[in-house]
Amino acid sequence: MINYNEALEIIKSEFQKLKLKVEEVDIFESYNYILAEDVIADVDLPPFDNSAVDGYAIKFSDTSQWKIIGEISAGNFNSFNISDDKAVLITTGSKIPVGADTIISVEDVNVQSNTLILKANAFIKKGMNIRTQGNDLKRDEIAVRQFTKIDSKTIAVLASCGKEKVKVYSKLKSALLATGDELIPINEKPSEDKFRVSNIYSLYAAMKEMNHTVINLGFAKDDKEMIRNKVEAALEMNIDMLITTGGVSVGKYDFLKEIFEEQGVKEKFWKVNIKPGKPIYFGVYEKDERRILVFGLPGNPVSSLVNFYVFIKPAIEFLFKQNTINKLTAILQNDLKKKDGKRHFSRGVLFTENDELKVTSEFSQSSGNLVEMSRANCLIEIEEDKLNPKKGERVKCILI
Ligand SMILES: Nc1nc2c(c(=O)[nH]1)N[C@H]1C(S)=C(S)[C@@H](COP(=O)(O)OP(=O)(O)OC[C@H]3O[C@@H](n4cnc5c(N)ncnc54)[C@H](O)[C@@H]3O)O[C@H]1N2
Ligand code: MOO
Repeated sequence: MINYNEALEIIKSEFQKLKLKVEEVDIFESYNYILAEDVIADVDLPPFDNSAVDGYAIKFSDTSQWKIIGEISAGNFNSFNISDDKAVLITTGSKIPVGADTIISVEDVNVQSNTLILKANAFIKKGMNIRTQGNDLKRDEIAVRQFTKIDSKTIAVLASCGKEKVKVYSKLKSALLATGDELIPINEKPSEDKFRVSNIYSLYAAMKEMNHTVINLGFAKDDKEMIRNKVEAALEMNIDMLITTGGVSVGKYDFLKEIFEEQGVKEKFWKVNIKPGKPIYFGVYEKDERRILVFGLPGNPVSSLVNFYVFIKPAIEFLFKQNTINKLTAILQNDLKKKDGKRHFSRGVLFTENDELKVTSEFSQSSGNLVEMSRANCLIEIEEDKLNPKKGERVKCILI
């Protein structure tokens, strides 16, 4: 059985072979996409020297009194030639008139009829309160780099560069299939041996969290023929990933691995030395120009979602060159049991106390306990050779 790091490397190297598609979207729709081009500034930012405050534009000198000769408000420029004893009222964002080199803030002056008088305790300095042209970025420089995830900060820069249409990488598309005789739709009440099909929802949401598209193939009974038909149809689709959940362990009705093989999926690995999520299967299906990454995730609700967080999510981030900081260390608040040589991803709750990051994990670590998983905000990653971490030790936490 391979270790976590080897498995992740295999997955990443297969993700890297996916052909990324590019599309153009309206800037309003670009939020959360990954930029597929360097966006170049078509103007200086800011485009002209302008005032940083509401105040008076003057030419710096020894004087402390000026005659107010007019006003300029933002977007309504009036041409003035400012000399030593003249001042112009100016509002924040207004273009600076010729001759002016300093803006005095309204709080620092008194106005008596048309005369501006510097307050006794006011301090002024040549050049103050002016935002110079191109000070943020010069025209023809890169404003937003390719592979930037577009968020509220970057979208403002795109807008300032006049990018109404933005080239972005198309969303990855995955199909999702659950298997199991025990599964029922969520609008039914479970009878004595049934479970509501919750994994479809968790994995669907997990892909959406990554801004990707999911085709929900629903769920199939543990009937080999039925599952085969679903998998066959999925492999005909124009998708990047097929994600199944359930039926991938060693049980009598765990057919997925066999079906993948029969359908021509090339196995890259099956089972990883981790807990939870050990039975994960990963393979690649190639036909014509199509390349589908096939994940057979275990059925246990916690295991399938943990697999997503520790394999699929980091691989997608790697593919789109995202430098996501989602690992931190925290002080463990309780002893943890770990007697084996697997890498564990235990559910934990991170919190701060006295400015220190702490993590507690005082709840069941059963792979079936979804509610406990839902209350966790991190996975405590305990490496293969580490045994029984103790209260007070620093542990690595992955934010989820
Ligand atoms: N003899 C062994 N038995 C098991 C092993 C093993 O190594 N030897 N591995 C265990 C581990 S670890 C896991 S994880 C599970 C995974 O098994 P499967 O992937 O075959 O999953 P199922 O048996 O189909 O289901 C397991 C469990 O999860 C529930 N489930 C399944 N699908 C869903 C769904 N869509 N929504 C909600 N719940 C789901 C299912 O009812 C079962 O309770 O195998 C261990 N066994
Ligand atoms: O991984 Mo299983 O995922 O230990 O329950």
